[in-house]
Amino acid sequence: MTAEATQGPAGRVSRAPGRPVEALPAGLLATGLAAGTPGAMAGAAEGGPLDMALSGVVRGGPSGLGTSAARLAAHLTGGLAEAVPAPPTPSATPTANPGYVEREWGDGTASPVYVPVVERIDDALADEVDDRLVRWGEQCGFQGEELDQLRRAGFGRLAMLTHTDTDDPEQLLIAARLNAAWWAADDLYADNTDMGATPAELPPRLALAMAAMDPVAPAGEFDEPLEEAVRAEPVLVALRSAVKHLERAGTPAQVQRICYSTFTMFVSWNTYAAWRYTGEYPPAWKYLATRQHDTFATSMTLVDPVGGYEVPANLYYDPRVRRAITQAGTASVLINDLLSVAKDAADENPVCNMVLQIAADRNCSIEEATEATVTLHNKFVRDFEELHAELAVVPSPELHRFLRGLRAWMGGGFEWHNTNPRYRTES
Ligand SMILES: CC(C)=CCC/C(C)=C(\C)COP(=O)(O)OP(=O)(O)O
Repeated sequence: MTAEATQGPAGRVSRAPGRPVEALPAGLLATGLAAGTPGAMAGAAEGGPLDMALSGVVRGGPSGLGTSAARLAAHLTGGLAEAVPAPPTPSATPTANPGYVEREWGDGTASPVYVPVVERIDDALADEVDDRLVRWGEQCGFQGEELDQLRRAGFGRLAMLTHTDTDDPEQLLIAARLNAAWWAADDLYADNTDMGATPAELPPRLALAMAAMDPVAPAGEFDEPLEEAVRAEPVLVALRSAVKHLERAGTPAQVQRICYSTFTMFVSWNTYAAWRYTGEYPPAWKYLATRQHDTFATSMTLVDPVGGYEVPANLYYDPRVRRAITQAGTASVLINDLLSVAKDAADENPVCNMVLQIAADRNCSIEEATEATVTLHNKFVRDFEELHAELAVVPSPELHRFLRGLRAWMGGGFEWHNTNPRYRTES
């Protein structure tokens, strides 16, 4: 495969995978500290050159984030400005930044969403990951209709569309497994009443989910009942197994980052459960604040381990990087809300959704609330785009690769939602 962008069959761009770190300063590349090399990890951990470059960045001061390494800015900005050209199709309108397009979505009646371009569509790769995912699902104890649903959901396809800097099915399977396990917990425990989800049972179920993902300290006679409970529940087996597989590819810091992002997401799920239990649904602002820890930022925690590199923890958690992650994750989850209005409203205990909350707040139509949600989504994407450009001055190849990864995730996440039968409504 070449590294060229090519026009895909549906008028979309399909991009050859395995794209290296194109925005890297040549000096850092020459040190062998390029993302994904063992040296990159060791250098960061042991106070090597990359760590020295980053230390001013993360600790503030005159070389703090946003002011450091100005001499690199032009180089990095140039690198980051490179983007996949937007295909001029009826449903994708090119915009000033070629990395982004306005795209029609759903039945095409609402205003378009502003999203990053789709960087790769490779159906054979998606099928390969989905085949492996279904075999894994069977090993976790899912059966029959549940396995069919796992196959139809296409989490392997999600991984192919969103993690575009690797074409290794095993790496993509890391993301597919975790997303499948999260979604299984979301559907079976949190959201879908007809699949057994009940608000009152959710918090204790999630407590066990946390114990399955993050091993409790050995406690003698208390261990066996916990193990039995985990073994009896395919969702818990899946969560545990997905983390175990992740451990083989990610560093301990990445694994804990992913676990804790999951656990904050669970706090949001518990909050929705309380609202559904009391029937007192929140205003849109409160829903949005709660949704902040229940977004695709959780899925995006996987961008660097799946890509085979690591954004150092102090850079990952720098407030501006964190804001970029929040913007990308929230934009992507608003796409989910836009496309799941009908599904969420149909449950006998309606599921919280930005469109539904805005419609209730303003006593307006779903169409008007949809427009407001599209506007908000587009603001998050534009804010991300701006911040991505500002962060170009930071001399970290891992950060630049990661920000490109977030952008790719948004583009692929939109494509997945917009083409997935799960979100299709018959009208
Ligand atoms: C389950 C998962 C990958 C978590 C991150 C994003 C997220 C919180 C969801 C997709 C779940 O939101 P929601 O329940 O609204 O999703 P569905 O509409 O049920 O797909």
